[in-house]
Amino acid sequence: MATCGAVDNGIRTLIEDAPKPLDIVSNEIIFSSLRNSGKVAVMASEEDDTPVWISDDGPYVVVTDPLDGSRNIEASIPTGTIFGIYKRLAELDHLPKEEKALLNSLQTGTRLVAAGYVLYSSATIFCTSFGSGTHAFTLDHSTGDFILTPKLNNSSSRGQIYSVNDARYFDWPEGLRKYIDTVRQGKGRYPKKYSARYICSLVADFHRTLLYGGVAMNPREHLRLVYEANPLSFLVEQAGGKGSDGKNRILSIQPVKLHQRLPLFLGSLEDMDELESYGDVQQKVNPGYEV
Ligand SMILES: O=P(O)(O)OC[C@H]1O[C@](O)(COP(=O)(O)O)[C@@H](O)[C@@H]1O
Repeated sequence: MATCGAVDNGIRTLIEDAPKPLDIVSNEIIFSSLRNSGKVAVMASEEDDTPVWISDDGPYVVVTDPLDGSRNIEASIPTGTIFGIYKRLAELDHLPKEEKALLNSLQTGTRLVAAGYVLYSSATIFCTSFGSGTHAFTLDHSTGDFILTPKLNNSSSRGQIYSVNDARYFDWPEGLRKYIDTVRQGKGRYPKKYSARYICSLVADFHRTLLYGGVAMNPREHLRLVYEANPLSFLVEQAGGKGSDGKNRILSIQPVKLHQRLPLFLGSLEDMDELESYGDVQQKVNPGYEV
């Protein structure tokens, strides 16, 4: 928005107000809906340094990445919102707010009661699980309803797609290079050549993996355990697939800090088993890439 700025030598200048970044706006919208719901004790977000205590009576804890893939917005590439829901740990109620907010947010993924994401793309898709299967719903803009999308996935078997930022190939460990070289030549357990897809927007890459199978990965310590890896691992497991850091089941990892990062591999069961059989797939070199 343009506003009138200072008057300098009689000439009024126009100053462009910097618009608020969309991830901050998303964070504020989510926070205010959760606060108004009366159901939430704590919200922990990628956008906040520490979790926010909302209400002593709220039965639930919400962890969220309000707008993932925000670096893609100007190019109109899909983005998404990720969330996970835990029960408030009543045994921590006596602790000071800051402390109980943090400890409630650092629950292991095995304690999730629900998780989901919303994908903002050619369609708006809401995908969720309450612990018995993963289901997707598509927004019908004419009514505002989310309609159950009949066929979601076949994550329990195998796909023919790998999804990774392979500009990092020379920073990968031997095992990961071997795995990718093998499947792209069709020399793996599945005797067909794999194809590559990488949007660089986690929700979009994950959604395609749920639909078509295969593996979506970020082998360096970049994505966050609490509000990215855990909710998506819960969803992929509920769809019959697997989420791992290359060695361990994501949902079993005890978070030690809110913004903890780790390598992330998500996909169909058979693809994930094959990938993990290469052992050495976590990228240890992480120089901090510019783009
Ligand atoms: O740069 P890389 O390693 O390809 O990482 C891309 C990933 O980072 C993300 O952009 C999230 O990172 P930010 O939280 O820094 O935006 C994901 O959407 C995407 O999958």
